[in-house]
Amino acid sequence: MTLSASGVSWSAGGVEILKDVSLTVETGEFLGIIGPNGSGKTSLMSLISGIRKPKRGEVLLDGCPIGTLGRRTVAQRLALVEQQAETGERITARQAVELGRTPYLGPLSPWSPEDDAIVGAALANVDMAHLADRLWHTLSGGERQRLHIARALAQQSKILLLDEPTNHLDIGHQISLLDLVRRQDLTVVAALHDLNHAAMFCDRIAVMQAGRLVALGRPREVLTVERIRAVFGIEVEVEHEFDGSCSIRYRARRPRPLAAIAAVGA
Ligand SMILES: Nc1ncnc2c1ncn2[C@@H]1O[C@H](COP(=O)(O)OP(=O)(O)OP(=O)(O)O)[C@@H](O)[C@H]1O
Repeated sequence: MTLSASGVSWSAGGVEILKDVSLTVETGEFLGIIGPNGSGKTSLMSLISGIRKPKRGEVLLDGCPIGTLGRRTVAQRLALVEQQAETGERITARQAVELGRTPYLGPLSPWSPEDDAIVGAALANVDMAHLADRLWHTLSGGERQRLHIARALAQQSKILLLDEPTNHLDIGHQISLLDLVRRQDLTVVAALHDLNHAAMFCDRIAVMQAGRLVALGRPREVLTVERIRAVFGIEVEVEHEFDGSCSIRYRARRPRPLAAIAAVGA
């Protein structure tokens, strides 16, 4: 399964939101997309998932323009978890995950025990099997988010597109969810806000700024003090480990005034 964007631009409300973005997602990699609010991460996800059509350029899924493939075909190859994904309120947790099997069902392929097993495994994968019978509207934001991921896993596509997948999750579930996704034999593209999560889990990171792709590479190549300052306007220290990984330490934007320090010490 291959996915690439070539020179894509997209406009809304007369404003060019994405400008000439090109990237190829390598098979089996975990590609992170980072960038400030409004830099175009969600817009890019919507183009590479086929939800929106680029104004210029093209998105290719397995070498075909994604807009020429039927929705069912796209859904069998690629699953998207949107940032503000919603689901009808009168369904149970299990029924929400069962929606992931929709692209495989039809008059000649009714629901089968295999579908049951796939849904059960997806629920267990995100630690939600015990809440399978609960109604959607009684679940917390984090539980709903885990079910959205389970629905995408039940879809059994080879490509997983996740727009801020750790939204609403506590730190334990954030790490275990990214770890779970990483351990699947899947190609993953995830918009992430936490730079340390990007450093920990991504094979490569794409950096968006004002609708443009301004950097693409391995975490240690992309997450530099200078680039983080230029893109996010913050001061950081980057620690490089012997194994090639890196981590980010955020520093205060300005030193605290001496008077404030004296007041605390008094
Ligand atoms: N349908 C639309 N009409 C007008 N402007 C839009 C539309 N969709 C997105 N935009 C604008 O495009 C820009 C990029 O939005 P996008 O949601 O892609 O950013 P983002 O990087 O995902 O942001 P965030 O980190 O806040 O989720 C924003 O300024 C947003 O207001």
